Amino acid sequence: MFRKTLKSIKYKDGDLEILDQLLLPAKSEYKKILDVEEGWEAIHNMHVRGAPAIAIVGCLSVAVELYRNSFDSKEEQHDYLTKKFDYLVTARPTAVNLMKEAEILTEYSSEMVVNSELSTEDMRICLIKAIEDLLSKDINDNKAIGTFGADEILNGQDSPCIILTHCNTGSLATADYGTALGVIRTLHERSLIEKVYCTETRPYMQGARLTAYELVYEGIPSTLICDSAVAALFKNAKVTAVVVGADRVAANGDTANKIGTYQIAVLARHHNVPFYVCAPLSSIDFDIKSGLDIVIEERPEKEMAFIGDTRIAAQGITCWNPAFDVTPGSLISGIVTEKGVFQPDKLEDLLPYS
Ligand SMILES: CSC[C@@H](O)[C@@H](O)C(=O)COP(=O)(O)O
Repeated sequence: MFRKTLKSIKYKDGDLEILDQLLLPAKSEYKKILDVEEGWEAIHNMHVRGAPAIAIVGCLSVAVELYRNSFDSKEEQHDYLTKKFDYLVTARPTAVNLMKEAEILTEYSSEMVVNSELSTEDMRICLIKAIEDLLSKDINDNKAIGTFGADEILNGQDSPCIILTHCNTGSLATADYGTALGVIRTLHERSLIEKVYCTETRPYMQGARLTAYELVYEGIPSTLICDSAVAALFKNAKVTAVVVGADRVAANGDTANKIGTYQIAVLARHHNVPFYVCAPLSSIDFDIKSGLDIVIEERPEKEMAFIGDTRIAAQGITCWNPAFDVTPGSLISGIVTEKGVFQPDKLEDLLPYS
């Protein structure tokens, strides 16, 4: 039976299942992830997507293996972990969250190797626990983003808001609650959403398939628009703010997010609508100076030229299908994180937390 759910990740004691987002909204089916290879495949082929969910599922696929493996030494366990993460981070190149969590966990592992008070088995248990903790941390971070973002948009007022969002940044893209959609959820909890507009988000349709599904599920007043209707929307409706997520934020605030984000930011600036990026600290990459250095994933032509099995593009045409674009920091009104709202050119204030 088709039971609706927004739970993207189910995990308990080494058993991992993900809601297969390729099937939504028609079917709500979970897919078991039995090892790191299956985790890589689920991320690469977008059964699970959204930067935080990618990171959590990647890491949990390592926990699944750690659960059933034992190691002869701490060094062996550390090498194993390093190899698994080196492989996992190749699944999709743009979102930085998985790379950052991999770095943190590998660092933690190398500290345990030299800690003589810990046995090989202690190290295995600590690693599993650190990975499992990512689930609750993500939810707490998202709730903080929701509060900071809602307060920023309301700016001390309590007038109902009209919000535009792009792609999917909700429960399905995270452990639960969401980043930009978390801000929308918080505003809705305060009964301050007049309307949410969500874009279809061609070509993968995260907006039409996933965000629309979440908004309807939650009973949030909402309307779907074509990606090409954004300028007309700004002209016709008094949009309070745009909220979007991020796959990677460079040190200068330039932000890679779903293709189409940049043009929305340009239009928002033209129409004087505040444009917010909502993302956890794990999306900020201080090693990258500007958006010019962000690798943009290009997806297969098939995802653009076909809807399901039906070809919609003329036979013989070539397709350019970048999954993300980069919005310059200068077009962003604020970056909403779990530590507060920061100006794109003041991200260094976040360095002590990262
Ligand atoms: C909280 S999700 C933030 C971003 O990952 C999201 O906006 C996005 O661009 C998702 O892209 P996707 O290609 O669906 O993984």
